[in-house]
Formats: sequence, C-alpha cells, structure tokens
Amino acid sequence: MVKPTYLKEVRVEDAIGMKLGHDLTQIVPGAFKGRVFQAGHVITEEDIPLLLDIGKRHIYIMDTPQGFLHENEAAERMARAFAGEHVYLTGPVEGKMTLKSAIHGLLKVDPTAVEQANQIEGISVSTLLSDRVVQADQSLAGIRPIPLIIEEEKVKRVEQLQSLPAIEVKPFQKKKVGIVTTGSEVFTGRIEDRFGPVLKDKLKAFGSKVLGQRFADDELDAIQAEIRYFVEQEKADLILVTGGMSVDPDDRTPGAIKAVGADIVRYGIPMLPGSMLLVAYLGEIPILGLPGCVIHDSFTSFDVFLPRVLVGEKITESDIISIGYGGFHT
Ligand SMILES: Nc1nc2c(c(=O)[nH]1)N[C@H]1C(S)=C(S)[C@@H](COP(=O)(O)OP(=O)(O)OC[C@H]3O[C@@H](n4cnc5c(N)ncnc54)[C@H](O)[C@@H]3O)O[C@H]1N2
Ligand code: MOO
Repeated sequence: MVKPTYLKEVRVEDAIGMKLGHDLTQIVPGAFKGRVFQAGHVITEEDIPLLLDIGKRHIYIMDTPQGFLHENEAAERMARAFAGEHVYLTGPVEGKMTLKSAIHGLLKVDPTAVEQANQIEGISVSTLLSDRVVQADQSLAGIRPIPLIIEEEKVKRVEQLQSLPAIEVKPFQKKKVGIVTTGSEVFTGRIEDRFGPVLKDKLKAFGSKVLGQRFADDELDAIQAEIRYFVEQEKADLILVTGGMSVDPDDRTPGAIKAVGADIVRYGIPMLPGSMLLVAYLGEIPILGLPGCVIHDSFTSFDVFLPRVLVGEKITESDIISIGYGGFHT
C-alpha cells in the first residue's frame, strides 16, 4: 500500500495558482451551508479573504496515489452501484453523492446491502427507510467516503456486494378499485358516508381508478354480493370493504370476506391506528377490510399497505408481522 504522502499543506497566501484538492464548505448558521470552492479550482488572490473567513489558513494540494481514489470519484462509483430503477444521481458535492427518485413511487431499500457497505471502515451509506412513498426528485440516500482519499479496494468491495442495486423506486400501477361500504347507519341514511371521499382522494393521489362505491347493510349475504359484483361485473383488481371490522355482533365484514372464498393473510395488524385491518386475496385480487379509524386518522395501517398493493406486491403474513416494531403511531 502507498504511504499517504499525497497531501501537501500550503499556506493560503502561498497557494495562488495552485489547484484545490477537494470542495470547500462554508456554514453560516441559519443562512447558508454549501460548497464555496470546487475541487480543482485554481486559487486566485481574490479568493484569499473568503478562504480565511471560512477558517482555512492552509489548503491541501493533492496528488492521488496509486491504489487510492479521490472522495468524489469514490462517491460516484458507490452511488452508481447502489442506484436501481427510477433512481438518478446528483453530485458529487463535497465528496457526497445524493440519490434521488425519478418518479412518484414506493421506495425499496435492501437494508442488508446498506449494512454491509457501512461495515467497511471509511464508507458511509445513509438512506431513508424502505417502503415509504416518495415524490419525484425527492432525495433518497447520501453516499460518501469519510476520508479525502480512500483505498480503491474498499470501493470495489462495495461495488461487489450481493444484492446491488439496493435502492430503487417502484411505480404505482393504475388499479381498478371497487369500494363496498358496510354499516346499517350509512345504508339506511341515518348518517352520511365519510369513507367514499377519503378513499377516492387517496386512490386518486396514486393514479388508480375508483369503479364505484356500493353500500351494504350489516348482513353477510349483502356484503358478499357487493364484493362479487365488483369481481364479476366490474373486473376490479382491488376491493376495499369499509367498516364493521371490530368486535360487535354487527361487525360482519371479516366473515363476509372469508365467505366469498378469499384467503385471509391476516385479520389484525400490529399497528396503531389500524389494528383491525384485514388483508386477503381472492385469487390474485387483493381485498382489504378497512376499520373505522381510516376515516378519522390520516395515517393508519391502510396507508402502509395500500402503496405496497398498488406497486403490485403480494402482502405476506411476515410483512404484516414485521410492522409492529415502530408501528405505534397514535
Ligand atoms: N371493545 C372494542 N372496541 C373497539 C375495538 C375493539 O377491538 N374492541 N376496536 C376499535 C378499533 S381499533 C376501531 S378502528 C373501531 C372501528 O371499528 P369498525 O371498523 O368495526 O367500525 P364501525 O363499528 O363499523 O364504525 C365505527 C364508527 O365509525 C362510523 N362509520 C363507519 N363507517 C362509516 C362511514 N362509511 N361513514 C361515516 N361513518 C362511518 C360508525 O358510524 C361508527 O361511529 O372500533 C374500536 N372499538
Ligand atoms: O383499527 Mo383501529 O385503528 O386500531 O383504531
């Protein structure tokens, strides 16, 4: 390995005409944080006051030795290795690359790859949590080496990690959605339906189409008939059944979903709010039973699983079990 004699420290006053070895950052709390000089910049006499203002009495003139990479090149190579579908790169700035989403979609990060990269001393990969909805141009992750130059061998180890690319964004599919609303109080007109508007807004934001909303009294047969209507007549590819999900004798929704022949993945989710949610599949068609809290709380277990269903993932029992840790949102 080459001894790091690659950095030459030069007083800023003596550095006129020399090339900066790395980006230089200024921080003015509350007002500015960012790059004021770019790596490779040739220092002029006019730069000296600003260099002194940001606390630089010396600068590094750099000659990257054999077997090492400059921070910018290392960051770029690692970022390229991590970036999957619908992810684009910005930078390098100050030795860091930022991964951004090209689309509105669902972020998928493989935590194992992130952990394995970070086990290598001098490597820093930090990401958002997986399975969250992200907007176009949202930043997803920052990747950088810690030292100014780093052994190329470490970067190669990152590039060769299994399960790369490890950061991707899945696009939402346009589903045809049927809504079955249960509850005698709504069916008989005693109260106005509040589920329809909430669900239509949420589905619209993901680009899905609501085929219609049909109402059923709290009767097993009536609820089943409306579910079947959407499957058979409307060829729905997602069905949402609202209300009647808890413990009262009039709560018939889980029974009706079972009675149409759907496989119940789980009734009951370790998340609050939304613990009474039900996830089932009738063949390939997902059926979700939505508890009353979905009309009351802006973020429930429905908001966790709906985006996953809309990118075409099949929800498994272990997906459901694993959301308990960190699933307390009330
Ligand atoms: N003793 C227990 N009580 C409750 C439990 C429990 O496990 N044990 N679970 C709680 C949880 S969690 C939820 S969430 C709620 C709601 O459960 P349901 O899905 O059964 O909701 P409903 O009983 O059908 O209705 C509750 C409430 O919401 C109104 N509602 C229902 N649908 C509509 C609609 N389409 N438009 C307007 N308003 C609607 C309904 O009239 C009720 O007031 O149960 C907890 N309790
Ligand atoms: O299904 Mo409930 O949300 O836990 O309030």
